[in-house]
Amino acid sequence: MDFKEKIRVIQDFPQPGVRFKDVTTLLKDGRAFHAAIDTMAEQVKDKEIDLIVGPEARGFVVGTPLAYALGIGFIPVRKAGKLPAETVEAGYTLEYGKDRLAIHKDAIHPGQRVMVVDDLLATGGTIRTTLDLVRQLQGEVVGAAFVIELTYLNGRDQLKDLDDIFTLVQY
Ligand SMILES: O=P(O)(O)OC[C@H]1O[C@H](OP(=O)(O)OP(=O)(O)O)[C@H](O)[C@@H]1O
Ligand SMILES: Nc1ncnc2[nH]cnc12
Repeated sequence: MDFKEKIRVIQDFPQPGVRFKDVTTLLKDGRAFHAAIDTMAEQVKDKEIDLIVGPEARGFVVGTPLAYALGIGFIPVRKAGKLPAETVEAGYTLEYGKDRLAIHKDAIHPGQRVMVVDDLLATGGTIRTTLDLVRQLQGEVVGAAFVIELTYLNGRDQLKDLDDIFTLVQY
């Protein structure tokens, strides 16, 4: 399956100079969506993962079906102020802005094996923060998986301490 062909690119969104990779055009194609999740599940299935952790919002769209396919749990990382129980938080910057992320304090038990998942790796700020939140809860991060990687933004530099990084489509 040529996943890249399914992803629409919008010039100058959300601000001038950004070439936005629109994953919604892949998601609306049932065969492509299914194949993308199945391919990711195949790549990570031997990593003995206990939990998938994904950041709001597009990380949910990829992380939850992947967790379902693997038969394991999904933990949401949300923008600060959205989760109802006690949280830990961390701040980050991204290609076009700044934000604060949070995770429920009781979401992960110490030593649980976690794969962090998002639709897209750009500067790496979002996934680095997600990973740091998991480690604050003493989860063991066994890798990271994405549908899309923007190699020109060098997000992998933020993930040098991870052995395994899986991406389906590179720009
Ligand atoms: O590697 P980075 O530079 O951190 O960028 C990648 C992040 O940016 C996008 O999310 P965004 O913050 O736009 O939020 P959304 O998922 O709610 O649209 C994307 O879904 C990743 O989470
Ligand atoms: N260029 C881009 N396209 C889509 N999502 C993004 N998140 C950060 N940079 C992005």
